[in-house]
Amino acid sequence: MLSPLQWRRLWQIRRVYRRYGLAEALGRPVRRSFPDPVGVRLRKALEELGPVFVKFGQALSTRPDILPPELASELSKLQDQVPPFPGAEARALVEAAIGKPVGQVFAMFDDKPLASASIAQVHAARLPGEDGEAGFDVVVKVVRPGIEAQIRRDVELLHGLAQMAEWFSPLAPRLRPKEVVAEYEKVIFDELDLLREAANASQLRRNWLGSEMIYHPLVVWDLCRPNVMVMERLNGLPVDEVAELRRRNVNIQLLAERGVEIFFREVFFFNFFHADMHPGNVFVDPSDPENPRWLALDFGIVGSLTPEDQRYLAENFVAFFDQDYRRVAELHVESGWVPRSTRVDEFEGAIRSVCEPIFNRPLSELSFGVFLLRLFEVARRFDMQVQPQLVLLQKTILQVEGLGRQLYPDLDLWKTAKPLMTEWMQERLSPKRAMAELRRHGPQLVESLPRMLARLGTDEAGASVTREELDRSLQTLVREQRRNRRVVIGATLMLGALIVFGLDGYRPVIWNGVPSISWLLAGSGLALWLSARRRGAG
Ligand SMILES: Nc1ncnc2c1ncn2[C@@H]1O[C@H](COP(=O)(O)OP(=O)(O)OP(=O)(O)O)[C@@H](O)[C@H]1O
Repeated sequence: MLSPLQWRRLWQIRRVYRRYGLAEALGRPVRRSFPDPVGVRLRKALEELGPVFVKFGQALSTRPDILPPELASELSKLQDQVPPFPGAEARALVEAAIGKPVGQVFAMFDDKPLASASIAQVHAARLPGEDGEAGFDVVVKVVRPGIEAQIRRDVELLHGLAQMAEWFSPLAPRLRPKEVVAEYEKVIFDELDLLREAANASQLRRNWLGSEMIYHPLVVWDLCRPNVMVMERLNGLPVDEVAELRRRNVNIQLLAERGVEIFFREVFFFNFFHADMHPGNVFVDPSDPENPRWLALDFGIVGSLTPEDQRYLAENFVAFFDQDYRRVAELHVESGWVPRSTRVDEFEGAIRSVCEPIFNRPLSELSFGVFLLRLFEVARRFDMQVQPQLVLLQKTILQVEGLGRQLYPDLDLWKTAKPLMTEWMQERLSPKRAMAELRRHGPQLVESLPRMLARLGTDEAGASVTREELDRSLQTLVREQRRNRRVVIGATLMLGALIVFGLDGYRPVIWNGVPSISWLLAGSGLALWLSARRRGAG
């Protein structure tokens, strides 16, 4: 049952919907013509409807699996312009949250906000120093008063609108409005919880502590509450002030390369990545210009991948740079990103037609982000399941590339990323690691033995990696990977032999005139294992 406030809001939404002819965005006819294209109208309408709708539009703009590219690119221009709320109100909220007067906790609290966004506002403050020491500069992030109720109200309406779109829009099967709103609801409520953000900040800080490449603020946990976060204040230059960075002789190329390295390390080594890398959220510490350091802010959105997704992604990048589209297609099927029944040759052809134009550019313009974007567009046609974690990653790669190239247009991403991928794959696929995995997942491996054997059977023996100028070393990687697969399968067979021995008791090699199954397993396992070792040594 809608409250009078919600009825009023619904009425307002209806007016905006008609004024901007938004039926067209849902694939329905509109009676009059409009001067602006539908994307522009949708953007303007969302801006008019306020922060929840703006954030919804921003979230949609990162969903190439749902929206056509023209609409997505228009929505990515959405800006949340909201006036700041009074400093006195921020103080009152902080006092209510921490249960003490601001003057008792802080040596200084600036009523004039440093920044104000749709969900929270940021104030500068200082914690008192001990025994005459200088204080510690912090920022206090405070969630906007009343925003939670407003979000709740608007999200409920969004659910209602999604239901209507489901009933009436011919595009509903593709847009999946109910699913999209449910996902958005989770994201926006997560952003309201500053304890979550503080925990993300602490984790990232711990991961990178002592690094010369990036610094994260210290969280003042004692003063953090669900609606208040207090952390070290960082001083640096906004990353988009390239002219100023140059004036201070900052090594811009190194800075850009470090940005890419940080991102790849977060995704593949820490499996915990900052997923909101827009220029407002990263500063640069120029104090040592030859050794510039990134300063990270705003930890509301982070991402991580399953180990399987990590591996498939790494292999996808390698296959992409090798222009091995068949492998890219196979990887999608193997990983379950597209249905198992997908015709690999058709999928391969579709991938080739979107990837070739990307390669038709100078090396310095090759883009991982565009590659993934195009890939998801193709995969969508082949019924790819929505993978929110991959979509988040793809969006972040685009941001990282954008930042990197804004700083240093000749940035060669693959040059920076390749050694990292090599390091990661070698580490992950090393026999030592394979054995550790085997010890941990022995029983599951026995279960998946038939699938692994089937895969081994379909391997193209001796397939080699081309595109020499880009990457000779990838050949070694691919061989390495196959070799390790042999190690794992060999070990699994031997483990299987042990299990059969255990269940069946000892049997001679030939028993009742036929070779015994346990000796067959043990023998073939040992042979595979030894052949892998010989290849490794060779
Ligand atoms: N630790 C900090 N040190 C210095 N300035 C900070 C710090 N944290 C935030 N700021 C300032 O406040 C601004 C907004 O912070 P933040 O991005 O965390 O807020 P937000 O409400 O999540 O904004 P948005 O969602 O629009 O990015 C930053 O762009 C920066 O200028």
